Amino acid sequence: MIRNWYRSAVVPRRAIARLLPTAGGGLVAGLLALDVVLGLLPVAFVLATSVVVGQVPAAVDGGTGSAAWSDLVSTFVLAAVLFLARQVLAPLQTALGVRMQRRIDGALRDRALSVALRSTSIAPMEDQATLEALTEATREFEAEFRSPGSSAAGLLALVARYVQLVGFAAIIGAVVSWPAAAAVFVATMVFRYGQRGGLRRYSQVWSQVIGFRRRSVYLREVAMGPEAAKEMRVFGLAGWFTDEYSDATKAMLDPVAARRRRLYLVPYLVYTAIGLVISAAVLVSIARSASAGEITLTALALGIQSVVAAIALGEYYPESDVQTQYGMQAVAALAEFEARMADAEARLPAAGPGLPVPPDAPEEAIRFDDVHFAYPGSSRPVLDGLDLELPAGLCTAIVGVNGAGKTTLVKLLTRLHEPTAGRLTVDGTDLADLDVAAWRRQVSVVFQDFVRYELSAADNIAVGAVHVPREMAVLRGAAARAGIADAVDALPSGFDTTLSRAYEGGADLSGGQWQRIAIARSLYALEAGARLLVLDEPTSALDVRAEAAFFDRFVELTRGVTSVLISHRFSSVRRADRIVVIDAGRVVEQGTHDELVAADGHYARLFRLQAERFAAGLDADGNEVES
Ligand SMILES: Nc1ncnc2c1ncn2[C@@H]1O[C@H](COP(=O)(O)OP(=O)(O)OP(=O)(O)O)[C@@H](O)[C@H]1O
Repeated sequence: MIRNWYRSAVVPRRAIARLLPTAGGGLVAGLLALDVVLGLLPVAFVLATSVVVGQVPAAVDGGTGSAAWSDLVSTFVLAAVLFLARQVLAPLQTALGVRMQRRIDGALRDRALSVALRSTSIAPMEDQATLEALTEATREFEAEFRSPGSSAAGLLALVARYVQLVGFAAIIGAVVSWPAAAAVFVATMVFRYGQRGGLRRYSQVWSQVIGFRRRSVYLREVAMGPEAAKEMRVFGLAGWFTDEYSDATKAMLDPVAARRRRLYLVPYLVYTAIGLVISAAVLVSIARSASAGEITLTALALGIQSVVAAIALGEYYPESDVQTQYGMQAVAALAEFEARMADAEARLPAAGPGLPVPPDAPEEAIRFDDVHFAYPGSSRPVLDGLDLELPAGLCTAIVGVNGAGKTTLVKLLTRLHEPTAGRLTVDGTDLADLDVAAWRRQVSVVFQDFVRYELSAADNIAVGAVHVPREMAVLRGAAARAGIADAVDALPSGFDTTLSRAYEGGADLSGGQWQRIAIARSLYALEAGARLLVLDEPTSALDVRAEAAFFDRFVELTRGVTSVLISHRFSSVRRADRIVVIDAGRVVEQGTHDELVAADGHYARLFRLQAERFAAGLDADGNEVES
């Protein structure tokens, strides 16, 4: 139990304390000093008011104008000043706390971003547990009230509370007895344990229902978001989603509500009873001493006020408790995210500075030598002894059924994943030895799920090569060759139009137009010096005529460039210099279109099937085509 408490209460607080230097030494020292003063002021106020009470009989006896009267007035003024000072300094504590929170959260946000982007591989970002830890950490960054920065400020604010407690205990020790002081201190801490410990246990319940919470949030966002808006209406999903959402939300909240009573109410009653018994016993002993005439009026006032004020410190601290609890969880989630990322990186081959990439590579060929690959966390081989040559300057088409491993091959070629066994070479040099960033500049890719950035049309094309200064003429040329320049010019602000309706003056494009933007992006990268072009289903959203027109110019667009074309459309694949058929992670056939048709194998069968569909007036996807 003690170990559990140490792990859930002490270790996370140490992690928060380690964040403090991020806020800057001056700010931490200033806030710490302020917290000490704020802790001492209420103690001094109790001292001053108790002295006032003790001075009243003499002042009443002496009457106005007497020395005793003016002493009373002076002490009263002092008490008022102490009270006012506290009122003035408390907002300053809040303001400095907010500043501390901003600095720490800003630094942690930057840290999370740099860790997320540091890995050259995408393996960690495909790992569910890693993504969960990141979501958990960043959610609290957004909810500023419970962020790591606010937990650090909250932790420091505890100094004020505990200085007060020690101050009141010291007064009780001095005027009543040290055992009484110790008893009140313990009673307060017991109260506090009931309050704060309940919050800790309650927050742990939330982490146990995280699965339902994720589902509830997902269902709400899908139902209300723009992406599923069409299907929600056309499929009539509103009722179904509403029921699923309320079921998931109930499954999340019911156990929380049930545990809440047990975690808060029962301990609260028990600890309150213990605290009340101890404080009542101390108050009774003070009253006895007073009635026996053993202590002065001032000491009586001091004793009673200090006991009551100390016990009140067992309550919930709004400036600290929720912040520290949830901020600690965010800090722990961030630490877990970093550890998982470091772990994933450690599993990658040692990344040195890497060999430079010759500007014209590949000049001879890129080869896959007996490459095996399974996704992290899975033992199923996706590539299973793949031997493949991509000759320089030629277009190699890759075909295969869904799930054959074509996109996976592109991920290895761009080093988003590393082979589990075997190797890739570029003109004989192991790809793993080349500098990753330099190699990626050499490659231009249109992914099947390319990104539609909510940026201007010009930005959407220029992201293909941000390492070169932007030249609008070159960018326009790439757009024109991809057949999208006229459509972009027709937008409200031409190339400066933001490609999203979520922005004022923004516009959206059709699926085919977006695909042309992605093609323009890759052609722009070629202009910037890339020598390998990879197109993964680049024309799936183009109509048949547009696709034919694109491939008619493809050879001219990619002259001298090594290209890889993945497509299910045999009409486009047949123009490639070489065609490779992949099945179950291996090359099963390769050659030119004519050679493969003559061989009458897998390719020939699929080609004939599609050709028959075309003859019947259907395209590769079974849609009707114009003849
Ligand atoms: N991130 C991933 N984690 C685990 N398995 C994956 C991941 N991505 C793909 N796979 C699996 O790897 C296999 C090959 O997928 P890949 O995307 O390479 O196929 P593909 O040939 O490109 O298919 P398609 O023609 O449908 O695009 C599939 O069985 C898929 O389920």
